[in-house]
Amino acid sequence: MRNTIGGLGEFALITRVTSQFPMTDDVILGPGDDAAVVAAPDGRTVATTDLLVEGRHFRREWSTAGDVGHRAVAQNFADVAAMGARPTALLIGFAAPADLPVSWAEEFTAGVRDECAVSGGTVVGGDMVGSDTLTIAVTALGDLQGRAPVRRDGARPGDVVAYTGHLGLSAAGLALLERGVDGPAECLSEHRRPSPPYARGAEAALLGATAMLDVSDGLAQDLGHVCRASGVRVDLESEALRPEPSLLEAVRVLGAGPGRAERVARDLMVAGGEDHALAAAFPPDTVLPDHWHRVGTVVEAAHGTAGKSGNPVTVDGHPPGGTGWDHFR
Ligand SMILES: Nc1ncnc2c1ncn2[C@@H]1O[C@H](COP(=O)(O)OP(=O)(O)O)[C@@H](O)[C@H]1O
Ligand SMILES: Cc1ncc(C[n+]2csc(CCOP(=O)(O)OP(=O)(O)O)c2C)c(N)n1
Ligand SMILES: [Mg+2]
Ligand SMILES: [Mg+2]
Ligand SMILES: [Mg+2]
Repeated sequence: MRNTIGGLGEFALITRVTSQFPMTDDVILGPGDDAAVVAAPDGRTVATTDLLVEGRHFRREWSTAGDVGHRAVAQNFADVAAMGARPTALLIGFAAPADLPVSWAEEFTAGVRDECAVSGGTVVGGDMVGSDTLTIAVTALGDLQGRAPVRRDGARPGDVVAYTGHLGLSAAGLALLERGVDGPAECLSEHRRPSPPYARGAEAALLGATAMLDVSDGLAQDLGHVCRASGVRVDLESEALRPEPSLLEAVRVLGAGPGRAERVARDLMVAGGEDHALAAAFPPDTVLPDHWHRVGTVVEAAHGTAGKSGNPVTVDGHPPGGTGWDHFR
């Protein structure tokens, strides 16, 4: 009882959690009142929310509390970055069983704090609720710094499609954990603590990106949202999809034979989510820094196909080798 959050009580837990977060220049009033006050220098705030549900998004036997804290921040500030904005503030809804160890809540909080040190932003509020299922609901805010948001509907035929960050490593890490086999640390770590390239969201905006999103459900599926919003198709080039060495190693550990490792790894790059890479379309003459990997081209939607079912994203003109994540299928 003593070392559980039930033993500690709601308000003592709130005090322990909220005392961990620094006031930043963006925070005019932090946790402790009915609402926080966050500065919005250009008058426009990016707002987004994502849930993490135990059993669905993480398992306590596969991820530490610190991992889940890092991930809660990464998953949400990646969406802020994908708008071309700078992360400013988080609100964290924490629904947990009373027998959750206090140490879990504290390590989770430390994970949140440490990822905020990487992404920017801090926690300005939240909520605590008793629940049979451990669930973390995060709302994230960001500052566009006077720029227009990079939306999903601006991609134009001829644009270059590029990504920055990792692709496929998280999915490979998850597959290793599901099989109970050891594998490359990079893949396991990317699943437990994804590392979105936060600052490259604003960079893409400054480079003139016409559309952007973070890859949570799989590159092809997520680019499908850009296609439908923009009324275009995207063709990815398999030659340009270069798997990282750790991804190739993971698919070998998972049993892909010598001739197949490249193709299996590419399929994970196209269909695996949760690395929270940023994928964007840029005008054709854009000079991209090396960390933006060109992987395809925006092409005109075939007449009458816009809005119809079927993925508007192809690889070398063919349907992708795997589908992405759908919570209800
Ligand atoms: N329950 C909901 N109510 C209102 N809007 C929602 C709901 N679920 C999702 N959305 C909106 O639909 C869009 C797509 O959601 P999602 O696929 O989860 O995006 P992402 O992968 O970037 O988190 C987002 O703009 C999101 O805010
Ligand atoms: C225990 C466990 N099983 C399966 C997965 C794989 N998984 C869960 S949700 C998801 C997609 C991304 O999560 P979502 O809630 O759709 O985030 P969003 O797209 O809204 O950012 C994936 C690949 C996982 N992370 N953990
Ligand atoms: Mg979402
Ligand atoms: Mg997103
Ligand atoms: Mg999703």
